[in-house]
Amino acid sequence: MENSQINDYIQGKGIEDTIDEIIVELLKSKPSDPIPTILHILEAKNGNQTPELTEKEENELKSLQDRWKAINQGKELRKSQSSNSNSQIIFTVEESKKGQKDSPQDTDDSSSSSDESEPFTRESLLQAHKGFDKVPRSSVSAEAMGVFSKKKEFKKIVIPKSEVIKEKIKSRLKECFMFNNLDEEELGIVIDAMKEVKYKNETIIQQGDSGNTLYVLDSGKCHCFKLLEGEKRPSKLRDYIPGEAFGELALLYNAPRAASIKAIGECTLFALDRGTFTHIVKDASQKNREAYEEFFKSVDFFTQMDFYERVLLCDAVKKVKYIKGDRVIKEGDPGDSFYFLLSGTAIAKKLIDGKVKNVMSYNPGDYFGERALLTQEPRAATIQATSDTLVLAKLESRSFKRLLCDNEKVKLHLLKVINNL
Ligand SMILES: Nc1ncnc2c1ncn2[C@@H]1O[C@@H]2COP(=O)(O)O[C@H]2[C@H]1O
Repeated sequence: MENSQINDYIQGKGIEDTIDEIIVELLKSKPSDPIPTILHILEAKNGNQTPELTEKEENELKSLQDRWKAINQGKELRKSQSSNSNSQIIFTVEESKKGQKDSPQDTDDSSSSSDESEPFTRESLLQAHKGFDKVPRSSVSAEAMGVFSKKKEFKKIVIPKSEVIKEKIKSRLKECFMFNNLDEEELGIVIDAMKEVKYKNETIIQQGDSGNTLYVLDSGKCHCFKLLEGEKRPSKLRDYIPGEAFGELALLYNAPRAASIKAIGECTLFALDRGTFTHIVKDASQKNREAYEEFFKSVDFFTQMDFYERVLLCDAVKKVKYIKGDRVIKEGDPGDSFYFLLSGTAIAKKLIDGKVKNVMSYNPGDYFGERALLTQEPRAATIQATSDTLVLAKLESRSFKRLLCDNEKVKLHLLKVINNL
């Protein structure tokens, strides 16, 4: 067999991805005996062929199912759990149910009673016994993962496509914050590897599953649902419009899918494989997210945003630098960006009664430029750098509207701020 045939076979059959998945899972849970975990992953991949239960397990399953029925007939769950000598198993099975969740299709129907359905199935009991989900998922050290992932050579994937489709993908990627920092060559590699896929009212990503694909929406609409801690039904978190990407978290952190994504009507998406994402997009995206996350966590109103809203904000901002005396914003100009001050200082000057007066000073953690974007009026003041270097995170108007104004709490805060000016 030639090298290229070997590579094609290994990549085409997803063998590398499966081996990656096994190693990542073993590094996370570090079981003393790795074989049951390996078998469990392979069984799940092999179409969930569930092995038979032993007689003891059959009895346990029946007793759990009876108890569940009793709970549903009105007995108090807490009392029943605390008096149960097998409470550890019940907890584990409940936990594993979280990962299985209802299809998002059901989630719009609040009258559905699927939550009362039997959670104690053969599969969940076997999973609990194998202890696959019992071990808390700890993160794998960056070095350990780095050493492991560096061992493989990156092989470019080229999925044949017309120039028209290539151009279409390119313009979508340009809109998509996650790909902002790629140069032309890297962009070309990503475009070659992308595959057009279509979904109609189907679940594209299922919370709790393992994932190997990132998607960029080209047409149609998708909804994101998540089963939040302590809740019985998934909540709708956001919708996606063309030009937005999802499915990156599982690839960035080697974690199970954090939420479910469903196509609403017909959707066309461009799918990117894990290998290309890891080699071309991951580093820049991860660095960017890590660089800004601490900053956004420390700024007053961003603490009202959830973790993922802040993550999207990190993707969208671009760092810009000025030196002392530079003008960032000019009074009277139309507004096109919003700024966060990362380091250095700045002042706002305004023409009042024919004289230029200093009206505000800015320090790290402050922000400016929101007024013109919210009111569509010209810039109300000039902003100038007063420190040797001024470093700002710049958010363009489109992202400002999508990421900040779509969040009612943040929008209200900004409106209050400008009305006090
Ligand atoms: N609040 C959220 N928490 C987690 N994932 C989210 C959230 N909102 C949207 N998502 C997206 O849903 C995707 C589900 O698959 P991933 O975990 O790979 O990546 C996730 C994100 O792209």
